[in-house]
Amino acid sequence: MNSSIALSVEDLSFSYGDKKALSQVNFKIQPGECTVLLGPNGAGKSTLFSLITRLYDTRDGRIELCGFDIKRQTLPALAKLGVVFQQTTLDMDLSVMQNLRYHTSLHGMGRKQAEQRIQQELERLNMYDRRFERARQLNGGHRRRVEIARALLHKPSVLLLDEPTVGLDVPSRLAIVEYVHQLAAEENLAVLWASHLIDEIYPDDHLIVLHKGQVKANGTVDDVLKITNTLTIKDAFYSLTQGEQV
Ligand SMILES: Nc1ncnc2c1ncn2[C@@H]1O[C@H](COP(=O)(O)OP(=O)(O)OP(=O)(O)O)[C@@H](O)[C@H]1O
Repeated sequence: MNSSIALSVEDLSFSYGDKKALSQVNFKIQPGECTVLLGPNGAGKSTLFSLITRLYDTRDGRIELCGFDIKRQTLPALAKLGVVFQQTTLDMDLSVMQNLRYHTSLHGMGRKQAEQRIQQELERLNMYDRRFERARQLNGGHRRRVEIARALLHKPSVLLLDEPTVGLDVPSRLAIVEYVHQLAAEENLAVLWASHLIDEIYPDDHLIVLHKGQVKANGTVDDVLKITNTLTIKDAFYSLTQGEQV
């Protein structure tokens, strides 16, 4: 077990019947690092997230969260994980506070600790004043902020975000991208961010290019530009995928 590795994926493969969705996927992510999983529709990003979150069972390969095998040590492993899914999972009829309390209860937090954590996370996102509003009253960007706050309440070490900015306007999108990068640096959080949007990648990010279920590149943005002998991520992606556009 290597405690400096927040998430380790080893030789992971997955098929839906005859359809191969992931093939021999290997990568590791570190605390304090923002890793962008870049791939077009159908690359296998959601399948990978479903395996990491245990929605699907891992049959081929191995996944560890902070050294805990998600198959054999599921509870301690999942306690290290915060997730923001692609589709919103807030209950629209409940208030922000009620949505968050539900999550703290699931994690077995006492009332006092729960209230403190909710306040801390909502304040950081400038959402504490809106805690009694129903989720339905919030715009898409503010709902996403609540979902990010919720994913962090139990202080996970790894945060997974599955295309969290889809459908948001540009200012909301940029604010969320900035906030998550800041979180990784300030909280020493390991972030895995699935995206097909190149402008969400920062120069210091770690980049994993996933295409048709295979990892085509894995390294810093500079590494990926060097191995493809290109100047932009768009061109690097084009070269790694034999002509596909991201
Ligand atoms: N339930 C399923 N049954 C059969 N094939 C599936 C199923 N879910 C996904 N696939 C296929 O597996 C491959 C990977 O899909 P996946 O949804 O993981 O990709 P993705 O990168 O997340 O794409 P998107 O951004 O569109 O969600 C695709 O070819 C897809 O058609």
